[in-house]
Amino acid sequence: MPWLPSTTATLARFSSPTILTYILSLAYVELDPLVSKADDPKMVEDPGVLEVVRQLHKACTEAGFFYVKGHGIPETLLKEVRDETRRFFELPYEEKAKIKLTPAAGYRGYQKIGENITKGVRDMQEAIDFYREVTKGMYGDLGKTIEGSNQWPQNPPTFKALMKEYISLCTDLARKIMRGIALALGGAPDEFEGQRAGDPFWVMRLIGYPGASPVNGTDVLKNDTGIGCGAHTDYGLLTLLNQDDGINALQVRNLSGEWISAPPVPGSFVCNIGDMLKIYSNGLYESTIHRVINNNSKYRVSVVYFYETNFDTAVEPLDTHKTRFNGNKKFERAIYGEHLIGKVLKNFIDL
Ligand SMILES: N=C(N)NCCCC[C@H](N)C(=O)O
Ligand SMILES: O=C(O)CCC(=O)C(=O)O
Ligand SMILES: [Fe+2]
Repeated sequence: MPWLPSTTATLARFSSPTILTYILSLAYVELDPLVSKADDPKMVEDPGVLEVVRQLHKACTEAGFFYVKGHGIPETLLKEVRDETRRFFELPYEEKAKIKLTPAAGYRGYQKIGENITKGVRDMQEAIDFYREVTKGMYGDLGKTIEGSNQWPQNPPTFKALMKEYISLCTDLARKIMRGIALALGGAPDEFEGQRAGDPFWVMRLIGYPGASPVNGTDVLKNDTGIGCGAHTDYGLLTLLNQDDGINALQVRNLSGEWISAPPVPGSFVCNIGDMLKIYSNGLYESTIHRVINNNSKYRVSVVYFYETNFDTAVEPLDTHKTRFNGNKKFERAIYGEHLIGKVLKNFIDL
């Protein structure tokens, strides 16, 4: 197909979801009917909602990764959040180190390049982690590791207010998508509310990936593995990824084991399934492996919001999915908080 465009700039000119899906190889879901009806008691009778649910189900079974548009969060805000993140990372190290991540700070805060590891290998990224607040004793021993309040930078001065607004919009959007996914799994819309995820834990990770040719002689170059983020799955229910325009760096492993690109599409989120949703669906939905390689010369920013279950919830397959289609019994069981803490404790070096 010689006419197929390859740059994101060209992609952005297409408004038709059908054309986009075709080009991107990952599904593209127009969420508007679900987002506007997600709290309507009659949502299950709405043909528009049911069409979104059908598409979500297809995307979740086929790839575990998909794009969403029509999600209600303005493109200008998505961009502003990335720009604000970039402004923070452009600050001198001493300034960024004021909110340095330490175990004493509940693993919240700034990590310099090379401090984050995936499967023992350094990731070529700097980042800030924010978690839902966990007050002392809130989850007993289970929550101790990440107890505390977030470390908000003073600089840029608008940072905290902007990010809090963004977190609140993402939380609401993810809740609505999960109502659609609940229906897609044959459950009631509120399947992921109450004891399961009615008090959802969340994580926000702001990430900066240096370009492929950093200035000669820096530590960045010496330690460079070329991998911005090693292959991994996400831990919770659903991830909303807001990635920089114009840089193709995210890769997703498809069912055949090939790495396929998930290029940025302006105004959209890339969504993917986490380990807890894989368990709830008894493996029908996969928490798909992905990684980041920034071969571009430009510095890349991504803002990742993770929507999770209640922190102390025991996750196991939904009643409707206890038996897999091949007749096997239960898949797995996990306490979300244990799963998260297990990961957090392995994610950093030299702290
Ligand atoms: N909550 C999530 N998914 N955080 C990002 C995970 C990035 C990979 C991580 N170093 C690991 O090894 O899991
Ligand atoms: O930066 C990205 O595009 C993805 C980052 C990611 O997968 C993660 O932090 O879990
Ligand atoms: Fe991820």
